[in-house]
Amino acid sequence: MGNIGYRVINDFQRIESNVIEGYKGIATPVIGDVMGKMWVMNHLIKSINSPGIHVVGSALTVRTHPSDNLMVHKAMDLAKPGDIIVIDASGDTQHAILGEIMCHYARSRGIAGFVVDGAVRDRLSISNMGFPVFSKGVTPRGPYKEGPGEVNTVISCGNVPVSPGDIIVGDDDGVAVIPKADAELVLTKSNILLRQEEEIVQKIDQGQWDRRWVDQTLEAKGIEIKQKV
Ligand SMILES: O=C([O-])CC(=O)C(=O)O
Ligand SMILES: [Mg+2]
Repeated sequence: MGNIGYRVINDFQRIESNVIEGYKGIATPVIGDVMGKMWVMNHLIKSINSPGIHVVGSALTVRTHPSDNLMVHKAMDLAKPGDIIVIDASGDTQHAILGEIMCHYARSRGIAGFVVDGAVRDRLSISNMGFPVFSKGVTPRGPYKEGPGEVNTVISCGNVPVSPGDIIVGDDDGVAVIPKADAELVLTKSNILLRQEEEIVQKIDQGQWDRRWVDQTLEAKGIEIKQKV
């Protein structure tokens, strides 16, 4: 391993593909709710694509200097199909860390998407490609390619720690991070919550949603309700 600030780790342990497949179709709010509403990125990191995007993959992490994408290029060459490259650019949006050319190359390598705590550019072309990109902002100002930066070390992205191999799920609502040690349990809990939410919607449609819990909660808090103003 090189010097701190320039470390590159070539590979990491990925979660079994059946677990990753299991998250396909599960929306980020459900996943976030079963993790105590804690492991979702800041709302500023959002899809630059047209509505309807949903992507799941293993995090390949990059920490860049906020103006530089050399290590993102290195990461693209190390990635395996299905990886999502998650980039900590310190939340700075003065320089785009990637654009359409990099998305074309990433797609050619089977990379599933990018998440950037920073800015990107070429928004329309990327959106037209349908390649999943989540970022804090968009700017025409380009990046340098000199370093420093690190690949596959623990990073912070959207105020959430991300380790190489964690599962990333991104959709129209934002990005959730599932720590790899919890991936199977969170999937099981997500499927249970998903079914419960579907049942609630069915009950609403049938006019049968039991609303007693609202008044029970207010009563338990000792809140008095007046009959009229
Ligand atoms: O110039 C860059 O490094 C980023 C960019 O716009 C592209 O990938 O198209
Ligand atoms: Mg470009």
